[in-house]
Formats: sequence, structure tokens, C-alpha cells
Amino acid sequence: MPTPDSPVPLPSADELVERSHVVALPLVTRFRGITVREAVLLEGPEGWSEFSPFVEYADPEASSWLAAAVEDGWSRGPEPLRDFVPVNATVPAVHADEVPAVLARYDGTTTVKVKVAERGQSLSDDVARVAAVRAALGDGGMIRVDANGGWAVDEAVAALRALEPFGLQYAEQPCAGVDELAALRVRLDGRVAVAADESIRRAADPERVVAAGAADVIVIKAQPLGGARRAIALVERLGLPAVVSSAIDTSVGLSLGARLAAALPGQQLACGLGTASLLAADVTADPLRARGGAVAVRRVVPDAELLARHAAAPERTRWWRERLRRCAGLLAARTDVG
Ligand SMILES: O=C(O)CCC(=O)C1=CC=C[C@@H](O)[C@@H]1C(=O)O
Ligand SMILES: [Mg+2]
Repeated sequence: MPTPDSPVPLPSADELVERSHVVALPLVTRFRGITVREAVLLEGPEGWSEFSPFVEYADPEASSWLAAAVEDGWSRGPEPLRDFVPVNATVPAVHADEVPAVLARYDGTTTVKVKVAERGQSLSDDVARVAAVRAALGDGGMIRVDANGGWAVDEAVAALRALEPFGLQYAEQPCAGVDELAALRVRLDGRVAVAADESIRRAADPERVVAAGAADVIVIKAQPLGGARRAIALVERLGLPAVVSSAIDTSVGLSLGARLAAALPGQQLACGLGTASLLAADVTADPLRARGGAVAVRRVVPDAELLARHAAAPERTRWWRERLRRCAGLLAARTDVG
């Protein structure tokens, strides 16, 4: 019987494939360049879990996402300290006119994360979108922006100068590199806080963010970090305020994020776990959506009928199952996870 701290034994690739259901869920609006989100749902002995690394990620990176899915489906997971976690609304890089309709999909959220620095758009698009969010929120709510590393340091200084008057809680990954983030923080001199996302979840050495003084806040995602236990340990090691976020997961993956967030002690910043509202379809009739600005901390069991209705096309199912097998092979050889 594994204890909460003992490694979770890796199931065989055959078992993983037998327990897998591949789905393709339409989004209500384009996000991160996609309009359909594909995911593998695994019926583990301890509950359903999700394996959904972005399609362009190579197998070594995707294998960390599988470690998270195995840990979640094959073990009990961390003890929750609360029943609900506050979430932010997430606004994709839509036209400013579309902001009210996007926000209307979230119930009771008073923190909004706005995508900025989208390729093909300009700073004036970002300013108009953030202004529309501030107009909808009124003076009370919090706004964060996420540039996904899209700005050079000088561009970030100029963009944040233009966005700062709308009141920013922080700027998430304004520049791509850790050294750039550190240089930007010096230039901003505390006027806008900086959060690190890709510099944590895609980095070989997330500790560098702290060593370089590159961030005020860290963004923590269970799947890319290899599971809730590793994510919790990382938050403890880095010692910065953490925001738990997700990866356009189905409600099953969002449930892991909610259970991770609920296990973290201390002050809760709104989590990026409200994105079920961006899905036009989900795997359960009771999606993990925000109510009163928070999502419930619970496991999610997909409905068989919805798994069947949203099953991916046969060639996509084959593609994902082959990826699952390759990642299982890589994971079996890794000593840093499990
Ligand atoms: O944090 C949120 O509000 C929702 C999740 C989110 O923004 C993201 C999910 C998946 C990929 C990313 O482009 C994006 C992010 O960078 O945080
Ligand atoms: Mg981000």
C-alpha cells in the first residue's frame, strides 16, 4: 500500500492504453492558436485522470504530463485543506468588443487574467482589451496580464507603462528568459509585479527564477510539473506566492489543479482553473466551472455518453495512444519522477 510519500508504481503501457479515452472538445473561442482541445482521459483505480500535453511538445516534456496523470489516477493525492478555491476568469486575445461576452461565461469572478502580446496584434489591441476588462469589472476587481514571453525587455517596459493605469496585479511571463525577467524587474522598480510561468513549467531548473530574482509570483501547473506532489514540493522550495493554473484541461484535469491548490497552505491567490468556461463541450454534464468566483475541490467522473459523443477521430485516437506508449516508455526510464 503506497504511503502519500512513496512513488506511485507505473502501470504498463498496455494498461494505460486499455484505460484510455481520447476526446476532442471544441473551444468557444480560439485560445493559444487552437479551436479544439484534445485530451486523453485515463480511468485509474483511484479515479479519472488526464494526459493532455500540447500536441507540439516533444515526448520527453510530455512524459512529465504522464507522470501527473499516473499519480492522479493511481494514488489518493494530497489532503485538501479547503473545499473551494478562488479562480480568475481567463480572457483570450479577443477583440475588445468581445470581452463582455467572454466575462459573462464566468460566475462571480473578480480577478481576470487577460492574454496580451498575441502574435499579429499590436499594443493598442492589448490596451483596448484590458480597458474593456477594467470597464466591465469596475474599480474593485484585479487584472493580470499574460504575455507568454512575447515581449523583449524594452517592449515589456513600454507595454506595462501603457497597461499599468488600468491597475495590474501582475504581469505573467512578460519576457521569455529568466535573465530578461530579472532585468525587467529592475526596470519596473516594483511598479508592476512579475509572475513566472513558462520559466517554471518548461525549465530544467525552476530554482533559477528565485536565484536570479526574476519573479514576485510563481505559476504552478500540475501536469507539466509531473503531478501534485512535485508541484507542492516545488512551491515549498521556491518560497514565493503561488498561483495554481492549468492548460485548457477538461474538467478532469482542472479537478487535479483544484485539489493541488486546496492542498497548499497559506494565502490563496485566485487560480487559473476557471477555463472550463472556455470549452464549448466537456466530458461531464457537471463541469468544474466557477460559481461565485470559486471552483469546488472534487474529483470529476466523465459521463460515458459524453466520452462517446466527443471521442476523437480514429486517426487522432491512434496518434494519442502511440504518444501515450512512447511517454510511458520514457517515464519508466526516468528516475526523477514517479
Ligand atoms: O491561467 C489561466 O487563467 C488559464 C490557463 C492559461 O492561461 C494557459 C493555459 C494553457 C497555456 C497557456 O497559453 C496559458 C498560460 O500561459 O498560462
Ligand atoms: Mg501563462
